[in-house]
Amino acid sequence: MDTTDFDLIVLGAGPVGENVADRAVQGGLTAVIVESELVGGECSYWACMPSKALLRPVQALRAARQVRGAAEAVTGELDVPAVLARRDYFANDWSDAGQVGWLDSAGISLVRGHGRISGPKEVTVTAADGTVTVLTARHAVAVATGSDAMIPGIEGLREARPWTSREATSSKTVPESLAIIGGGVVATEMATAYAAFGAAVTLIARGGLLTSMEPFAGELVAQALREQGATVLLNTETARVSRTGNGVVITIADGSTIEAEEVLVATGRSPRTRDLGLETIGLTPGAWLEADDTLRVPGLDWLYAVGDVNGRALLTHQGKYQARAAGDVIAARVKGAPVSDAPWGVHAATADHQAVPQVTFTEPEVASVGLTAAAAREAGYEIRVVDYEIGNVSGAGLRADDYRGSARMVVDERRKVVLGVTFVGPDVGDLLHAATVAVVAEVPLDRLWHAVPSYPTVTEIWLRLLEAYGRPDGSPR
Ligand SMILES: Cc1cc2nc3c(=O)[nH]c(=O)nc-3n(C[C@H](O)[C@H](O)[C@H](O)COP(=O)(O)OP(=O)(O)OC[C@H]3O[C@@H](n4cnc5c(N)ncnc54)[C@H](O)[C@@H]3O)c2cc1C
Ligand SMILES: NC(=O)c1ccc[n+]([C@@H]2O[C@H](COP(=O)([O-])OP(=O)(O)OC[C@H]3O[C@@H](n4cnc5c(N)ncnc54)[C@H](O)[C@@H]3O)[C@@H](O)[C@H]2O)c1
Repeated sequence: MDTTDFDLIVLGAGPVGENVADRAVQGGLTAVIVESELVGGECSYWACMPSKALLRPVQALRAARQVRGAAEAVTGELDVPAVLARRDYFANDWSDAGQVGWLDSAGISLVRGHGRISGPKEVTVTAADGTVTVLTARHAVAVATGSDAMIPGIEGLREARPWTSREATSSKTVPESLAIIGGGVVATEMATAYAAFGAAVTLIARGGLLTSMEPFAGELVAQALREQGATVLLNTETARVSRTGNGVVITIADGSTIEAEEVLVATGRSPRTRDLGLETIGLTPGAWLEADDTLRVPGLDWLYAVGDVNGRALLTHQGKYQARAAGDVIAARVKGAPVSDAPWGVHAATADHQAVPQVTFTEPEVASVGLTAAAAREAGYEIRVVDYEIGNVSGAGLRADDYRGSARMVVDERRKVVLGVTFVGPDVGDLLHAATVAVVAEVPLDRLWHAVPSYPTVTEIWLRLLEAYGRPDGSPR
């Protein structure tokens, strides 16, 4: 048995754990990271990277087909084996050699194995060959163990060995038919990809699609999925799932059945805290790990929870934002340096509350940041909502023939600042960061008029939204 001391122990080498360790080392601390699978985490091998690699060729082909003159040059279909091979490249063929090299160059130690907290500031790691290493943290332990697919208690579902996001993003083949349970981000993105690959897709959502976003987002995505040949069942409860000799049978609440070669369950995530030794420090295994805005677990001054595992915002970029705050604040606290934990301070993940950007890579894309109109009203804001059809912007017409898309801006009427923006349409993901800046910086609308979008780009949607809102002094638009 080896015993080793570090200033900081990080549990989990996903994008978030890597960044916590990196910032702490840059702040002068020593850090070790514990990883039970692949350095790089879910995002690199079974989530962001492979899913976006699957979707990009679909988007590129659509983009060419929507431009007369270019469309005529598209005479074939997607080359699905080539798409899968390109996906393999972006998933580094499920090898973490490159990321291990990066850890080394960043001065971060790596211990492979399953880590469990075995007491205050102590982590016991069990390697695949049974070797046990006890690590002691001089100052802090950061839990960045992420999340895994939540399998709901639908009768027979677990026994039917469903696909989760892992199989959907790493499959080497395309099933003839794919049923998808869920109506969120994973369900809609994977429906978009597999429908384009030629699978007969049936999406079964118990409510609408993308319900945490503005309602028109889910409506436009449902319409587009249907046009792409998918069957979209809304407000449909799945009662039972069973595996047969040649696939699965899904029984929905009205008793009718759907047969498919595979079923993908995409109903949200569970925190990876079940087997983490949380009971040894008075916390509940299996629960999300609560964290304050400096990512510290309330009541334990040495424990941090960063990324998916704290349930604040399950996105890589938001987890890495938290990681920068956490790594820096751990180093500051160790050195007795000032801690800037007031809202918007460098050590506070304030944006998690009201300014989380997200792009859903469906066809059309959905890009949103900040509060929806419903969320803003619920939070007590006095708001005005401005809607505009993106297709009316000259740049949109140039980008794609018959461009279809919508934008919404939610304005705080008391302060005259933007609370939230949603864009739905081809390639709108790249419009989002301007909206994020406007929301985070609380740019007054009268100043936003001076941020002139270039002609003829789709960013002129900003001008149209402002015109639709009206000049702040009430003068003619
Ligand atoms: C299909 C899909 C697509 C997605 N696409 C996007 C996207 O486009 N953009 C985006 O921003 N987000 C996306 N996400 C979300 C994103 O994947 C997560 O937010 C991100 O991976 C969280 O990073 P993390 O480091 O917190 O956790 P993870 O990436 O899950 O990493 C946690 C690491 O901890 C390790 N670990 C767990 N327990 C232990 C233990 N006890 N001991 C040692 N190691 C342990 C795991 O093996 C893993 O490597 C997607 C998610 C899914 C499922
Ligand atoms: N492009 C991106 O940024 C991206 C892509 C994929 C995933 N992600 C992240 O991964 C996370 C997980 O995605 P997800 O799609 O699994 O979750 P989600 O929270 O987006 O959607 C879950 C869906 O499952 C449904 N559902 C929940 N419980 C159910 C049950 N018992 N029976 C039937 N339906 C049920 C919900 O109604 C909802 O439609 C998201 O939080 C997202 O942030 C991000």
